[in-house]
Parts: sequence; C-alpha cells; structure tokens
Amino acid sequence: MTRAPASYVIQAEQLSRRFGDTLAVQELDLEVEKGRIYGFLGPNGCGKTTTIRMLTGLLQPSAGRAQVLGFSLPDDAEKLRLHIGYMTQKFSLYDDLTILENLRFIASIYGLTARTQKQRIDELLSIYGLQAKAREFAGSMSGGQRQRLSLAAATLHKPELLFLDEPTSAVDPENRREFWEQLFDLSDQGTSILVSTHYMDEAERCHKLAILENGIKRADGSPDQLMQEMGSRVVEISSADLRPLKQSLIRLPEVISAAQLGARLRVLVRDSVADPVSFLARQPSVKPEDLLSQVRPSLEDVFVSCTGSGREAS
Ligand SMILES: Nc1ncnc2c1ncn2[C@@H]1O[C@H](COP(=O)(O)OP(=O)(O)OP(=O)(O)O)[C@@H](O)[C@H]1O
Repeated sequence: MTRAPASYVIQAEQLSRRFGDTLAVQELDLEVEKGRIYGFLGPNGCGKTTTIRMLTGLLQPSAGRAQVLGFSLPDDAEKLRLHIGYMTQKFSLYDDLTILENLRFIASIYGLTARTQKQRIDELLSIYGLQAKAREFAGSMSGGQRQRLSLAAATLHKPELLFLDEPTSAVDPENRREFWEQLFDLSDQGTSILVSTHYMDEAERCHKLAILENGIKRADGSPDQLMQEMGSRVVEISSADLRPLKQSLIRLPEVISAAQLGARLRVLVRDSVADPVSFLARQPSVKPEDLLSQVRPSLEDVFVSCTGSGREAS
C-alpha cells in the first residue's frame, strides 16, 4: 500500500482480527478524512473496540493493513503513539491520585517539560471545568467529571488524532451534550476524531460514520447520504390495533421492519416498491380508516435497513 495522502488520517485495507473461532473484525476497509469526526455505530460486540485497538497499534491484526497519520501499522505502532490520544471505554486513571496528580502522571509519560506540563494542565483544568476539584481524589468524581478528566488526559499532548471508545455510555444526557460540544471544539481546532457509539443521536452528529454488525462494515458515508441511499422508504401508519398489524406486515417480503412508536407503526418498505403508501394501503390488515404517510428516514431506519435487525416479529 502507498503512503496515505495527507487528506486522510486513517486508511485501512482488509483489516481483520480473529480471537479463536470469533471473527471480531472482518476485512474492514476504512478512510477517515483529516479534521473530521468519524463515527463507528453498532451494538455491543460488533467489533468497535477491536478495530480501535488495531488502529491505535495496540493490537496486531490477523490480516490486512492500515496507515494511521502516515504510519504503517502494525510495523510503526510505537512511532504512532505520541501522535494519537485514546480514551478507552473504562475509566483508566488512578482513583487514589488527585485529578492534578493524574494529569501530571500522564504528562510525564508523554515526556512534556515541566513548564509545558504546568501550562497545559492549567489550560485543560479550565477548559473542562475541573479547577475547583483539582486536588480531590479522582475516585470521588461524578461520571461527568470522570469523563471530562479522561478527555483532558487523552488530549494533554495535543494529539492530531483522537480515538474515543463509547465515551458517553456512563453519563447523563446533559453531560453527553456538553461532551459533544467539546468534541466539536477540538474538531474546529483541527483534531481528527474517531468515536464509537451505540447511540443513534451521537452517530448523527458525526461528519461520516460506518455501521458495523458482527465485525462487518454494513454501510458508510455521511448521515444524510446514508439516509438517502438506504434502499428503503419509511411509512408511518396510525391505526387502532397496531400489534396484529405489525405481525402481519412484518411477514411481507417487501417489508424490512415494523416498529411501534406510541400510537404509530413505523414501517420500512424496500425501495423496489414504487409507491409504498399505496402498497401498504392495499394489504388486507390495513383498514380503510387507518392513516398512512411517507416520512423522512432517520439514522435508526438506516441502521435497521442495513443490519436487518428489525425483522423479529416481537
Ligand atoms: N481479547 C479477546 N478475546 C476473545 N474474544 C474477544 C476479545 N476481544 C474481543 N473479543 C470478541 O470480539 C467480538 C468484538 O468485540 P469488541 O469488544 O470489539 O466489540 P464492541 O463493538 O467494542 O463491543 P463492546 O462495546 O461490548 O466492547 C466480541 O464477540 C468479543 O467477545
């Protein structure tokens, strides 16, 4: 593989990883542009962490190659280390050190000089609202504070590329919103970010994303592009009796999924059906008084369309 052009911070080719009989990541091709926020969307166990660990150089791929910031992996993993930041799923700082001590410790690992260390730590404590807590033990912090400290630690050395593995799974919606504001600030300053999530609303905030299932990339592109190209259309039906309606529609080969949303049924119909509203209205289980309308797709619809996770007739 040739050296990655500067416009891409990650280029992976046929990257795979096997653990015994489990194929955690299968032949993944990936391109992440510089300065962008790129999302990995998928359920637990789909291979997000394994991919991130390979792209950070911490885990050897079973097959395939990647170039990250122009370094070839797995060979140049050690050289890559100082150029990236990695916020792991679990809080990986020391509970029995203070916030300040944690940051000083990380700064020393990155080899920052005493002067740069102090400057940078003061700056980060201020950006992430941790000054008042600086001398308290990390173990006494709230979920939101821990998350902000983890982000401060991961960005101490001003990495060009930041890997975040499900960074918001342990915090409330307000902290999640604030956290994303901070990610956009970093992105505006030129940091490229790869973030994994299983939240649709977070994936929708990314410039581009890949949808992963069972270690396989099912789709990738910008959220808008994925919604336009998802291969199905969305119809909502308001009806008095949604449960039996759902059971009957889900059996049709033209229907990808049917999900109840309050008093409406959201039905994904394959785009081989020219007029999905008339098609559904013709079904015997749909009553003349039911209201049908075609609506704009969401990222969740894209996810269901390309992973086939909506066919269970629950
Ligand atoms: N060290 C390991 N040894 C054996 N199997 C592993 C190992 N690491 C991951 N796996 C398996 O590989 C698959 C992908 O796991 P991975 O952690 O990458 O998924 P994930 O999408 O990050 O999910 P989660 O959010 O739960 O970590 C799973 O089936 C997992 O059990």
